[in-house]
Amino acid sequence: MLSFTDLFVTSLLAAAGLGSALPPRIGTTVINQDQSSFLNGRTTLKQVRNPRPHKAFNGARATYRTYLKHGVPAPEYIKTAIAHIDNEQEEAIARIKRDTGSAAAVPINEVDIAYVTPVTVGTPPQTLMLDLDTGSSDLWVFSSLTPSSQVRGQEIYSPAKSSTSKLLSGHTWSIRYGDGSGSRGTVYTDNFTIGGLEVESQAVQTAQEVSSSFTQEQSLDGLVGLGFSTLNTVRPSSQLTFFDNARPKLDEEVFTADLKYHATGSYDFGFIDRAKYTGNITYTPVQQSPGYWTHSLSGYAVGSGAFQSTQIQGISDTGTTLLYLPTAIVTAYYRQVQGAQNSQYYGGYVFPCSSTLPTFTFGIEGARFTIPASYINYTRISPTSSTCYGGLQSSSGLGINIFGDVALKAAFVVFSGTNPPRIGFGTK
Ligand SMILES: Cc1noc(C)c1CN(C)Cc1cc2n(n1)CCN(c1cc(N)ncn1)C2
Repeated sequence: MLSFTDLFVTSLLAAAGLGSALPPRIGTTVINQDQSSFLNGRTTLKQVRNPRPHKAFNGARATYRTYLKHGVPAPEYIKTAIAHIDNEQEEAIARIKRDTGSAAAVPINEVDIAYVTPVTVGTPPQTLMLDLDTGSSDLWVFSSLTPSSQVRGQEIYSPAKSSTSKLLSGHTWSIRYGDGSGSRGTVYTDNFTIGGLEVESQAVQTAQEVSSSFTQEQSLDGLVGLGFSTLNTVRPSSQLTFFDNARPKLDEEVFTADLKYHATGSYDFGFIDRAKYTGNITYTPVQQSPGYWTHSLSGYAVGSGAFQSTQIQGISDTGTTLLYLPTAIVTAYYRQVQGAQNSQYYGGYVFPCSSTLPTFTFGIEGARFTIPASYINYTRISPTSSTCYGGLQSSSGLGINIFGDVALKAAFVVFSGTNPPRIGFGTK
């Protein structure tokens, strides 16, 4: 039984959060409020993390306190050192980046010819569906300046309806893509958002002319170039891509592509979503000149055949539909396909739609990514044809190997804007 004095002292100490200084009764276990315990005259104190948010440790301040504690005047340099460390800690906190974005990548037709992503331009926001394209670096849109004869169902951007649009006076652009399609026009700057990530005064290239293949593509309102800004065609001064403009405020200087076969995938900016891949990301260096995401594959395998280790340099290009590799590799692949032929008439490798296709595996450093046969059985020549067109074609006419959507949708791809840049592939 505790005496009045015992109780008084204990309650004072407990109120001070100091637990009880009283010797424990032998044989009883006393648990006080900080989960410490006393048993048989022995004390066990449970250490808990300080729940209060606190600034990083400032060593100079600790030294200053030691001087004070021992009654010795602290030298001036200690006092200035405290301020130096405090400032650097404040700046570090300010530098902690916090912006990210995430948006859908929607196939525009039943054979995944391209993927479009909802974006908003201007104030109030105008929503367009744009093709995020790592193989080019112009952000251009169908607009109120596009002749109506060239607009067929596309959403347009009207700078006149945006209170934040500004004409980039005297600037023009003109782009031609690998398939001969193209567009040209003038330039505005305006607020531009993808998946909640906003860039103020993004260069938005307004089309004054588009080629017929774009007019015919009613689900595609333009492109967002995610190549390196060196490829941008705006003159007299080239403009930065959305990613280059967003980078300074991104948590991580990356964007990722999770394209899917006949389904909606996603693009993320500023973070790598662990839920979108298994295992680890395998990175390989990127050579950023002349402005593509240029890197090498470490080799390939056809079906269950042996992996052929050979460096294959090319570009990872989300704006290109198919996979284009050296003729020798493509020939080796279609040699395994009953009835396959390289048709001049159809402009590439075709085969009977009923043929069984092997998978195709490509290497990134030591990692292996397998493209299912279904991705390579790309499409019928026509809805009633029994002849099918391959998703793997020869790059010989292109002068460059292109790892397009047929390959990229078989992996989770990290485009890393770090210095030096690199590209990563993860299994999904
Ligand atoms: C072709 C094609 N590709 O996607 C779509 C949509 C089409 C259909 N076509 C009717 C219209 C068209 C043509 C192109 N696009 N859209 C998208 C950009 N293009 C690229 C990008 C790039 N990085 N490399 C090569 N071309 C060419």
